[in-house]
Amino acid sequence: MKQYLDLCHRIVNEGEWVSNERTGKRCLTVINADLTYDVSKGEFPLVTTRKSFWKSAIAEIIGYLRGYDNAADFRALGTKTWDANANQNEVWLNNPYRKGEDDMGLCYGAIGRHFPKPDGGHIDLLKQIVDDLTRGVDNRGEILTFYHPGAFHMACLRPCLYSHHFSLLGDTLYLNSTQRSCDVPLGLNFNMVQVYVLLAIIAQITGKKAGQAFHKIVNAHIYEDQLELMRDVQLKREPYPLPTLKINPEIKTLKDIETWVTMDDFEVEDYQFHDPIAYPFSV
Ligand SMILES: Nc1nc(=O)c2c([nH]1)NC[C@@H]1CN(c3ccc(C(=O)N[C@@H](CCC(=O)O)C(=O)O)cc3)CN21
Ligand SMILES: O=c1ccn([C@H]2C[C@H](O)[C@@H](COP(=O)(O)O)O2)c(=O)[nH]1
Repeated sequence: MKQYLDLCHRIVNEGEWVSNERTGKRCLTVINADLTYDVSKGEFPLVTTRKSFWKSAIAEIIGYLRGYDNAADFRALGTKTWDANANQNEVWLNNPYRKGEDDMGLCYGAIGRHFPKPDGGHIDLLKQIVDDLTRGVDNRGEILTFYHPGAFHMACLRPCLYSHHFSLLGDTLYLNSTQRSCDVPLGLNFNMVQVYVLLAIIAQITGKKAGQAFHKIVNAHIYEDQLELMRDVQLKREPYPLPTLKINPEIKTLKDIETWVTMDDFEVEDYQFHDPIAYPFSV
């Protein structure tokens, strides 16, 4: 929580105003932030200075792992977070590749589970990584990437948290995740949870111990219409101790994640939080 609050303070105190063409808004921006979550110690990085909708965050990452490309599938799993990007952005609504209501196009898991090969066919990056880690192999390139510049014109948004690199030291699994662009009041609230859960759940299904997750953020920003709420409300509050996350130990394989896992397989214990804050969302 301290890392999150430090980043928020840094943006408020040292950020520079940058105008953004896609949203038409200005953002107070800093470049580069490195956050670490010690999954081995159960340091679940859930924001306590406002109510955080952690089930929504976990539903997003499970949807990415399943290769979802449709906001309706995300809703069925428990999150409405893709509704606006799939259905409200004028540029995407007029894109000839959009397959209709709720389509998100070729992004996130739709790329990572089905990465197009220049010589034809596709690669399931996640399955390869899970298979390698399960047999104790780290080939120094166990990278789940959602980033495919050749597909950007076929998607509603470019992936933000776009790369997850897994590493083994003995039987301990580590994760380095990289994020190119970060809406700190709204997105990061979710992205911290996602990086933690990704390491915890991949360690669980590959039979490894979870170590640390390292989360690199490049462009970290607060939109102009969020600044007052962050500076004068959220940053005035005292954080509570961190809660803990419990994942159903019956989740044992990638197939389990793909087939029967729901948000009921995740529980957060001892979560104390301040009142919710409804931050404006930019589509
Ligand atoms: N501008 C922007 N910021 C983002 O963080 C973001 C995008 N766009 N587009 C793609 C995804 C969608 N994400 C989202 C979308 C909505 C919320 C949101 O409205 N959160 C509320 C309520 C969540 C709920 O009730 O489930 C919150 O208070 O956290 C959060 C992340 C993260 N990403
Ligand atoms: O997981 C996510 C997804 C998106 N965001 C934020 C970061 C930006 O504010 C927007 C994306 O806009 P771009 O113009 O494509 O950078 O969404 C996030 O923080 N986390």
